[in-house]
Amino acid sequence: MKIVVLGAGALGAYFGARWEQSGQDVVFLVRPKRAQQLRQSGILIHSVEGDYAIEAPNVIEDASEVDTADLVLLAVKGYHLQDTISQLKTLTAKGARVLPVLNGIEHLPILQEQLGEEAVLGGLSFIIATLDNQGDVVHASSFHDLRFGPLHPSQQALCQQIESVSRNAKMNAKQADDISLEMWNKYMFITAFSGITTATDSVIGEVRKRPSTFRIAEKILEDMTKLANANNIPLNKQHVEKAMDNLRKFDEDATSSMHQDRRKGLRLEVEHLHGGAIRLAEQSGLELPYVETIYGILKRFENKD
Ligand SMILES: NC(=O)C1=CN([C@@H]2O[C@H](COP(=O)(O)OP(=O)(O)OC[C@H]3O[C@@H](n4cnc5c(N)ncnc54)[C@H](OP(=O)(O)O)[C@@H]3O)[C@@H](O)[C@H]2O)C=CC1
Ligand SMILES: CC(C)(CO)C(=O)C(=O)O
Repeated sequence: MKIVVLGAGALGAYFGARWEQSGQDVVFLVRPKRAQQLRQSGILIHSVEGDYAIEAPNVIEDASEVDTADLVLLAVKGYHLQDTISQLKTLTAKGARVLPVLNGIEHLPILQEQLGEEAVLGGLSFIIATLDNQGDVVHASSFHDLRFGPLHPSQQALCQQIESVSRNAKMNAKQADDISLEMWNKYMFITAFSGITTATDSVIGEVRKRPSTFRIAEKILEDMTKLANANNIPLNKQHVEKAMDNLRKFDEDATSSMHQDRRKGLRLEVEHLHGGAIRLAEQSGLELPYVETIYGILKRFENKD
């Protein structure tokens, strides 16, 4: 399978390298600075599931450099989405379909409008990964899950193909029974998890120590359930309880990628995640008091400029 990874940050480099390791034809479409770094040092994954290095990755800086592609793994932050559209248009014109693994939901209607509904699959990932100072991937948890599924009937065969080629790759890649529900479930979870850890600058163990702080996470989950229901997604109390259970089970020092970004002084995805939820709520005439509060706090640390 010919796979273009657009954005070779933590997620893109990780999943791209795992596919390459298992024999897939993987091209990394990156910006000039990252291209120089990857050409000089290659891609290096430090992982609890086994390290892996690609000494000379196939790196390109423009989509016109590939003839065809089956799949684009879109792994940029929400605030860089608009900059990827013209590259994506070039790739989809060559027959590729796009699997976005961004957290959140707002990117889906944007991609569908720009690329057409047939071109955009549903997707998400559960992994704790980050780039170190050298630009190497540090994958610190045992999970490395990729979920995907059709948002248009024409995508079914491709989803089966992705599952089948990923079987030999070091990752847990599976088709979702209902990708929209799974994406919303993750959106609900990440809005609470990233919100509470980043706003309090605390790992989850610290959050759990103070019931009044931990309670805010539950309130955000409840807000997000209301938003999902207004968008015809049947998230319910059981989903909230399961999410709370996961937050209780996380290792003491586990934290969100947004919190890791805050610690590094990097830009936060707050507009895409929490801002996106508020914009969606406005469309349905809903208020999300806990999401709005955490959004207001997170904006202080957004590092937009
Ligand atoms: N990290 C994690 O553990 C998890 C992250 N996610 C989600 O996955 C998404 C990606 O996150 P993550 O991998 O951590 O982010 P990173 O910041 O590590 O990587 C994003 C990459 O996108 C690149 N990029 C931005 N714009 C372009 C462009 N126009 N063309 C090519 N490359 C571009 C950046 O490159 P450059 O170096 O040029 O800036 C950067 O390397 C986010 O939505 C995040 O919320 C989901 C689950 C877990
Ligand atoms: C919750 C987690 C770690 C799961 O992948 C995540 O998506 C993030 O922190 O961005």
